[in-house]
Amino acid sequence: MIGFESREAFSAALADLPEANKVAQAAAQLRQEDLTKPLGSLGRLEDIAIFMASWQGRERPVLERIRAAVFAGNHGVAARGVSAYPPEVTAQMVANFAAGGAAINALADACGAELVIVPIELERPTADFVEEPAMSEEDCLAALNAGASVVEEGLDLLFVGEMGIGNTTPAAALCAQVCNGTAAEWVGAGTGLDMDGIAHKQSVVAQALALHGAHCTDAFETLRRLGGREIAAMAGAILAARIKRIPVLLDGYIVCASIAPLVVDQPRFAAHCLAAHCSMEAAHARLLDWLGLAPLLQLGMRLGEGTGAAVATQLVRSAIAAHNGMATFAEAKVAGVA
Ligand SMILES: O=C(O)c1ccc[n+]([C@@H]2O[C@H](COP(=O)([O-])O)[C@@H](O)[C@H]2O)c1
Ligand SMILES: Cc1cc2nc[nH]c2cc1C
Repeated sequence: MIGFESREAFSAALADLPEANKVAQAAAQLRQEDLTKPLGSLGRLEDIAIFMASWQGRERPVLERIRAAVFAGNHGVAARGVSAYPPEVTAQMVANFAAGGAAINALADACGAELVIVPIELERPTADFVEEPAMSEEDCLAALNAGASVVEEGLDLLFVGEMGIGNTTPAAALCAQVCNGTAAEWVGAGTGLDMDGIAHKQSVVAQALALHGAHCTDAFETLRRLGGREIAAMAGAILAARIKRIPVLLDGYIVCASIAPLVVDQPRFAAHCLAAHCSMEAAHARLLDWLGLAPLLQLGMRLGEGTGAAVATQLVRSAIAAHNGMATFAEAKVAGVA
């Protein structure tokens, strides 16, 4: 199992990322060109199949072991009234996940994913990042490792999700810090703030940036100061997946924000990721643009929990079914391009 012993070990892992299997990628590309359809006619389904082949290292990818990992954390900054819901909802929703009653329970089941719920120290919210770093070095490392620990050998696909009242505030701070721009450009309604609530949230993010901005010198320090436990855990899980060459489907705004500091340090960090959807959180589209990722879906969702990724998993399944199941021109005795 992958673990990071120290912040230096995390940075070293980030600096030494494996790449996709070029041979499997080329073989999958050739197979797509040989299947009984006009060249390119399955559009992005073709790209998805080739992407899966390249990271799984086989011409014909499989989708038998899918893991959905949902991380939960609480945020000191939530006490400043930056969410439409109270902080106790985080633990209450974790109980709902355990009882099987949340959207992700139904959607993980529908897409064939095995769901793992990882609450991280809910009774101990992070520090209020307007006043001090959100986490100590030890807490940030523990959260990164809680994420890495869900990434077992042999997974065909991983997606992560989150539950954390207030977490669109640290997500916006992370984006403003690493992708540039003002707090106003990265702050949105989250669970449903009104205009006054959004203005207040912008000023909270601006204060955090003024305090921490100059100290955010690398991915670890940025996550530690401006992130949160579930956010660091998602970054740790997505890095561990990269180390094992497991493809990842990204979910909403908070999931994408969790890897932004890693992308700044390593511009190819998100190469093993597909963007499942573009959520309704206003800045998610801007963040996907910055990441250079085109979302597979746009369904007006803004729930989190990994729900958008669970829905997009059905597309990955369709892409692989066509790629593996179709006949070639030669097999079907169909004439190719004239
Ligand atoms: O995934 C998204 O894009 C998304 C957008 C808005 C809100 N959420 C969810 O709502 C919570 C954060 O919203 P807030 O207003 O409490 O910061 C958190 O539990 C997220 O899972 C998620
Ligand atoms: C009820 C509820 C469920 C959620 N799931 C993810 N974020 C959430 C926020 C709320 C408020």
